[in-house]
Amino acid sequence: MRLFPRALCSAVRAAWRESFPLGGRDVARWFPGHMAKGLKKMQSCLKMVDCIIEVHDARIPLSGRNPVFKEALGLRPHLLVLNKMDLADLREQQKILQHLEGAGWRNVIFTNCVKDENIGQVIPAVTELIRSSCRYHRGENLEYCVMVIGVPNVGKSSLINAIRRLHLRKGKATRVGSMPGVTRAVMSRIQVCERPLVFLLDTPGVLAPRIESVETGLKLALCGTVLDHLVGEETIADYLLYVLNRQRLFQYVQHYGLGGACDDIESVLKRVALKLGKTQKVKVLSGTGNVNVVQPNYTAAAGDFLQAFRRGQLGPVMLDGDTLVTCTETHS
Ligand SMILES: Nc1nc2c(ncn2[C@@H]2O[C@H](COP(=O)(O)OP(=O)(O)OP(=O)(O)O)[C@@H](O)[C@H]2O)c(=O)[nH]1
Repeated sequence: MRLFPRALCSAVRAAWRESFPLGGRDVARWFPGHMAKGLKKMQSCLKMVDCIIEVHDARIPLSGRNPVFKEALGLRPHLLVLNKMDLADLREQQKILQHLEGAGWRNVIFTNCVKDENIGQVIPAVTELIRSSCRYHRGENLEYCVMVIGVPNVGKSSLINAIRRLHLRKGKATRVGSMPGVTRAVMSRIQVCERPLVFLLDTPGVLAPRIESVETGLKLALCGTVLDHLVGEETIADYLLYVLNRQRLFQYVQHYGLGGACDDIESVLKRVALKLGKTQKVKVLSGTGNVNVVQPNYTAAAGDFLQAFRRGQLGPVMLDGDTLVTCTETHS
């Protein structure tokens, strides 16, 4: 009896990269700092806000959040929603929560806005936070206003729509899109609940002015918080391949019918491109003049690889696994 399908045999034998080459990459160029305006607008709305929901991607629960949020908006009670839990490997959920608690985050909820998982926990948590806070000058006001913030594309608008769907049985109130930067303005208040009367404010995604490291930049890019072409589809795909192989997550082999796992991105993308028919004609100079040669379209193949990951077709992944190990070592 064979213990592993043939596709995985080579994977088990192979040696995978233990680190990803990070040098020479200019992370500042990937994340254009044009989001300060959005943050200013949010600050100006603070006086009408009782509580803040910060939404982040559950695949990067410990990294990539915008520290400026805490400085600029930290006056109000905070709830951290780790969304896209369907795409995250949450076997170490307790460790994640412990780590967040150590950093001062006691109110954390994991959600899935596509399948409406745990959405029902959000309003009770927010209500509790508001009721136990001083509410500044809003103590007499019976309606609660909550601002929803986060880096781009983490599911802020989806969360608002899901809460509204659950409590009011109403359809979409705010636009959702697979590309970062769909929400551009701090919007008018959206009612999401009748009792208590709760309004949510959708806001544009705001990235940190300085990303803490190149690797954090790559994780944010992999989760789709910045337009792929700014980092380069092939660079992000290479980082994805490194993560999948390092964590022995070989579902991509089966997904693309590759016949074997491999740690060389060029070779993987070539096979993906040929499988999907993503090829292009390129003019090449030969002894007899220019000739058309059919070549794999690496960028298109990389784009497909990234979309498959973001749709969850390559399996759930935890991108902060190394940070969790380091934290556990430090705390013990
Ligand atoms: N798998 C999965 N996808 C989700 C979930 N929530 C949102 N999405 C998808 O993530 C993408 C971004 O969702 P949005 O709600 O537009 O995110 P946003 O944070 O408002 O985005 P910006 O306007 O760019 O700041 C969309 O393609 C959503 O369908 C989730 O829980 N699971």
